Amino acid sequence: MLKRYNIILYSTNKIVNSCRYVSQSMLKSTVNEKTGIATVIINKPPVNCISLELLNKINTEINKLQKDNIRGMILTSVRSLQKVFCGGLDIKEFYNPNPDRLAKYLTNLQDTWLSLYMTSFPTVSVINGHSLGGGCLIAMCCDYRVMVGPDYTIGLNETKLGVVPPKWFQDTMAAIIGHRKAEVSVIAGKTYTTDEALQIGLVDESSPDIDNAYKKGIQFLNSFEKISPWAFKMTKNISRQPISQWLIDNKQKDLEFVFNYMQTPSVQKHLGLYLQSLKK
Ligand SMILES: CCCCC/C=C\C/C=C\C/C=C/C(=O)SCCNC(=O)CCNC(=O)[C@H](O)C(C)(C)COP(=O)(O)OP(=O)(O)OC[C@H]1O[C@@H](n2cnc3c(N)ncnc32)[C@H](O)[C@@H]1OP(=O)(O)O
Repeated sequence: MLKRYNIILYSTNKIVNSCRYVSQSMLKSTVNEKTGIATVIINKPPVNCISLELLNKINTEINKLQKDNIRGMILTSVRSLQKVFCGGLDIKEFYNPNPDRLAKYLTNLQDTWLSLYMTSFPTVSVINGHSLGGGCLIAMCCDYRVMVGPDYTIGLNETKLGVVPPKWFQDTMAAIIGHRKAEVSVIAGKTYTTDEALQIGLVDESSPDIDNAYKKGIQFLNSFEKISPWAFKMTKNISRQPISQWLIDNKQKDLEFVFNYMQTPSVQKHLGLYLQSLKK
């Protein structure tokens, strides 16, 4: 029994052979050959908002890392942006959309969420700036969150734009902070400062600077050194499967709901006003 356990540990804990560096301009990914830890950096100025192209790159990279047998992943934003982790989904993808592109975008978002939420390796988001809407969602997909503070904000603010965060957005948050707090949060489109997010458990740790936040992220990943990757993967799968299975079973219905309401005149009007307010 013990021997079999060791074999599983060895075969799935194999460290990647070489340091891989992928720079796809919008997304930089490095794998440290000694530790087997990947650092994935979003790099899409000015605010790292998620376009269809960025979405594709994130999903492709997660799937590659999945095959690479890495030991863990840190997801963060390029430091030069200074105050933004991720400004959320690119609102321009929803405003006066091309229907074919909109359908592609929504489908890719579903797929990317499934990939990131269900990774078989541990993940940490080092939230080095504001993290709103879809930005909050990708941070919440990770197993652990360290947020730099005190001046940044995080939250699912979709209702403020006049749109509806799908069930799996809401479930992802409820799984972290509990149903009641998540409900109050999403219906009001609430955003939280770093301290508030720490207080309600939306993030696990805070840090006054990025280097320290990154160190905390690595410490979390190192805490799995003695955990069998197989046991990790199966346990996480059991924990997250009910939420992910809902989306797998309802992908088409979910897509049609958003695709249709997004193009209604009243939603388009709200989105236009919100975009305008950002430009001011
Ligand atoms: C079937 C599948 C269903 C999948 C679900 C799909 C749909 C469900 C419905 C909705 C989901 C929506 C999720 C979202 O993420 S919506 C977006 C939420 N994000 C925000 O509200 C953040 C908005 N941005 C800001 O608050 C600020 O920009 C900032 C991030 C705090 C940074 O502030 P800063 O002062 O540094 O920058 P600026 O405000 O000057 O912005 C610079 C520049 O960027 C433009 N911009 C900012 N955010 C976005 C964005 N999310 N999308 C597009 N463009 C954005 C801003 O307009 C400025 O543009 P300019 O042309 O003036 O330079």
